[in-house]
Amino acid sequence: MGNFQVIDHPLIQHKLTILRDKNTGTKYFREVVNEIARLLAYEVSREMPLRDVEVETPIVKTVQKQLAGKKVVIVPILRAGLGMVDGMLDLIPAAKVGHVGMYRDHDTMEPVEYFIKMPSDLSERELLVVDPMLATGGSAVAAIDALKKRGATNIKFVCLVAAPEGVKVLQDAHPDVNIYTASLDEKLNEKGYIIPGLGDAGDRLFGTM
Ligand SMILES: O=P(O)(O)OC[C@H]1O[C@H](OP(=O)(O)OP(=O)(O)O)[C@H](O)[C@@H]1O
Ligand SMILES: O=c1cc[nH]c(=O)[nH]1
Ligand SMILES: [Mg+2]
Repeated sequence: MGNFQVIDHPLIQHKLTILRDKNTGTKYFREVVNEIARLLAYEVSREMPLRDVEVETPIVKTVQKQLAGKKVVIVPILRAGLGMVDGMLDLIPAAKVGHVGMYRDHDTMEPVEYFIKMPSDLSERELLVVDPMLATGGSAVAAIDALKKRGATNIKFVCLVAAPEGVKVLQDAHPDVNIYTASLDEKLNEKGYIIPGLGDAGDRLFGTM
């Protein structure tokens, strides 16, 4: 079973409360989503492998560390995942960005894929799939299905708010995928929204309420 980790650093908890507040407007919401994404990127990259390299300081030659892992691809699930990309790129600037367009049908709650564009050689890359919300888990599972079909084998899923129902669905479907979230909330309501949650992340990011 993949690892499930709640990254509840005090700065992250503080910022998440700002996002939950219904009075937080679009501009500030967008900024804070990116700030949290940056903090999550720091934690998610903690296990990245290193290799020894020789470097010459102004004083001596020395052997020090350099990142050695697979090339990273940040994969936002559109639309809301886009809100996390810049924050992630702040810490992993050499990452490529692939896009998966997916919306949840309002009546059935089933995910509908409408766009996919990924860099080549997915089998040789580490993918960080990002989406602020893991609710029923349908969108995350469908996105990861699509990525595995294209050869991806090394995938982490990073979100801001997860419902227990979605965590279970994602773990059952993709036990090899590590899941990182800033918060594990209580449950879903009858419309599939996370309680307490922060509402519709895409609408709040892009002002489409
Ligand atoms: O776990 P699930 O039940 O599938 O729900 C989560 C999905 O719902 C939201 O996207 P939405 O469908 O609202 O699309 P949007 O990002 O374009 O607003 C969210 O950003 C996730 O992708
Ligand atoms: O609470 C939720 C559930 C799904 N998608 C969202 O944006 N918010
Ligand atoms: Mg939405």
